[in-house]
Amino acid sequence: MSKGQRADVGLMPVSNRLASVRRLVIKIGSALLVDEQTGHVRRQWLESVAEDIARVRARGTEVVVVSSGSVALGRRRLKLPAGVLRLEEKQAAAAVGQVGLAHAYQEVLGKHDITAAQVLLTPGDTENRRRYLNARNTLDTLLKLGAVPVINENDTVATQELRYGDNDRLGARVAMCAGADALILFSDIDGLYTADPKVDPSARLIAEVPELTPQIRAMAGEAQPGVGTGGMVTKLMAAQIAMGAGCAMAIAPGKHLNPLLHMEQGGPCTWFLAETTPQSARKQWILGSMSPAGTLIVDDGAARALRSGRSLLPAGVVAVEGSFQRGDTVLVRDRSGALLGKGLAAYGADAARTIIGHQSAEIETLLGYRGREELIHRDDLVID
Ligand SMILES: Nc1ncnc2c1ncn2[C@@H]1O[C@H](COP(=O)(O)OP(=O)(O)O)[C@@H](O)[C@H]1O
Ligand SMILES: N[C@@H](CCC(=O)OP(=O)(O)O)C(=O)O
Repeated sequence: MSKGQRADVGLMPVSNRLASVRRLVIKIGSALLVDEQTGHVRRQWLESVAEDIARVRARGTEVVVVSSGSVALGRRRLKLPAGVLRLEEKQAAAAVGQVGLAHAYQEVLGKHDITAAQVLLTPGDTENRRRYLNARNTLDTLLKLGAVPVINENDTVATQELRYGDNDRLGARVAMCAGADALILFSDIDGLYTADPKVDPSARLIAEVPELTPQIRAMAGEAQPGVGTGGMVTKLMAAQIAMGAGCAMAIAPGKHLNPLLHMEQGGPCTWFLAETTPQSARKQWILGSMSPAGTLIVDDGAARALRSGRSLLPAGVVAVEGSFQRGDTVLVRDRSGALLGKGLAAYGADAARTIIGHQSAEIETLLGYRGREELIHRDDLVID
């Protein structure tokens, strides 16, 4: 498959699905990572996950890890009591535990010469458009540089009202932000059953969910009390986000060693199929997004470049209309006023007015900081 093309993972037979994934997000919950008895990282297990990551990366799949565990690790170190913690105790535990968590990933990935990169997010980083662009560019850059981002919620500053709350949804937001084509939620359970198997022993595993129907939603119960926080309800919420973003999602058992290998060898799991590809989901999002706050008028050369799929550089822009901020939606028109497309501006209107007509190399001198080379990156642009 050529670069830039993505497999439509959601539509493939199960056996091929993982082999053709280009960008994979795996979510690891606290219950898998931290031994409930000792409160330590399950080291041998984590080493086997690192082995899995190294294997899929060797065949060209980029990997992002979304890992919980900071609170579970930190509470033991701080000798906090068992049971529900107060918010500030949780935040303190997360601050302590996150150090150990990052260290554990650095060690196990380092054995395969893989660099781990810690990324801590709050909902604003994926929900607010300006910050969303930042998070996306950072993830993209880390992956291009060959690192494995290890992501968690920034629990230390997250408040009760302003948090993802569970890493299932964080995983889905990260998958969307990174344009991933597959997300795997490793769990204590094999996948989605027709009912909670802990309550109903006759429940059956569902292999594939093409659509989140009311019947599917009705199958999810509440989480059992213990180390984790999610339950099946949040996994279905994650599925909704991922599927709409063009990302196939799997719930798969994670307790045993090499959980990814196990899946590839045909182990049980539930796949939620993607409704579209990540690219067209993103384009739909841009097309359907908020009313444009401004317009960029481009010269003929830039119009041709845009039609052939390139980014819009400042050099090709002749005028900036309206008032907009970085990350806002703007229209792109040619000199005659004909509409060429719509995209997300990488600069606010004032900065854009300063740099138009100039080479990208001059941006730093003109603005006093080194911003992006493009005024609209091709991934953020929909051409009619
Ligand atoms: N329909 C269902 N199918 C599977 N598991 C279900 C279902 N309804 C509720 N559950 C419960 O959800 C749990 C998985 O959620 P959770 O414990 O939060 O997972 P994890 O911590 O692994 O992310 C299962 O152990 C199960 O008890
Ligand atoms: N971000 C928190 C955990 C949040 C969470 O969803 O945990 P889990 O249900 O184990 O995936 C932490 O690292 O402790």
